[in-house]
Amino acid sequence: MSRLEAKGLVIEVPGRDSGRPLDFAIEPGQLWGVLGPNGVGKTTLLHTLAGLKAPRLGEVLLDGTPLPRRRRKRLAQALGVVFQERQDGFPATVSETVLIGRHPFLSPWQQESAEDLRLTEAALARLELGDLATRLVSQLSGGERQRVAIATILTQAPAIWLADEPTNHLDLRHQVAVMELLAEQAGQGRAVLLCVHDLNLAARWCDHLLLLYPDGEACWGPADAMLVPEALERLYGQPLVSAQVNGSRVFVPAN
Ligand SMILES: Nc1ncnc2c1ncn2[C@@H]1O[C@H](COP(=O)(O)OP(=O)(O)OP(=O)(O)O)[C@@H](O)[C@H]1O
Repeated sequence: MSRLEAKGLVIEVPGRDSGRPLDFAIEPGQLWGVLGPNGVGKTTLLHTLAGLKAPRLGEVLLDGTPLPRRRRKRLAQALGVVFQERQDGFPATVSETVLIGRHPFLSPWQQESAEDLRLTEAALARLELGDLATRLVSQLSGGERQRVAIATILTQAPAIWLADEPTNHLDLRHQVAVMELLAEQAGQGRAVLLCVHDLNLAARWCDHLLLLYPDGEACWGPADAMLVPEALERLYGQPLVSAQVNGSRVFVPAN
């Protein structure tokens, strides 16, 4: 299993002069949530951690080695990214798309193996996509497409998951199912980071939180220490009421 580390990391957000350098590591078995208002840089951070965007300062290390010094194939195998925005460049069915998760493990022109197909079948079943397997992705609903994206990463089975608002478009039952899936991945020793707007999902499932403020300030640490109502109110500029429900902290807008 692998660890992903941000070292003196300042992300490149247009128009922002500076920011607190980020120094944290997502260890195997941990589930991190990134919280912050719209436009604060959550997606930018996720893309920077994935090596898709250069940082302004500092570096990202995979198992102690800076991402630019890692082979692209190794990164493609180790890092699984659930993107917030997706484009259907080519017409492809649900099962063809989910099978793409195995491509980092294939040589050019190599045929997918029976094991690759088995992993795809299992991911389709896990995300309740079996009945949609032969449908074109371009013809699916928003929530169905979101589940296809997650199934693709499940098929990839990376050591590190980077998921940008993975519960977007999902109904309540599927939100819970996806958070359970991510917690299960962490429970199996993978490192998981997700950007999330729903404080209550974060409070229930994340063991670590990273709070990004619009002025470039940031704080991070174990979830219990981060779920301070005053800090969250300042984060969102929104008064909150918090309560304890079934052992979990719940937050609702105060007005
Ligand atoms: N290609 C781009 N060119 C210029 N500015 C950009 C570009 N991409 C993002 N930005 C800006 O960078 C800032 C951070 O964007 P980012 O998408 O990382 O925010 P976010 O926290 O993920 O927001 P949201 O919660 O709305 O998804 C925003 O102000 C955004 O407008």
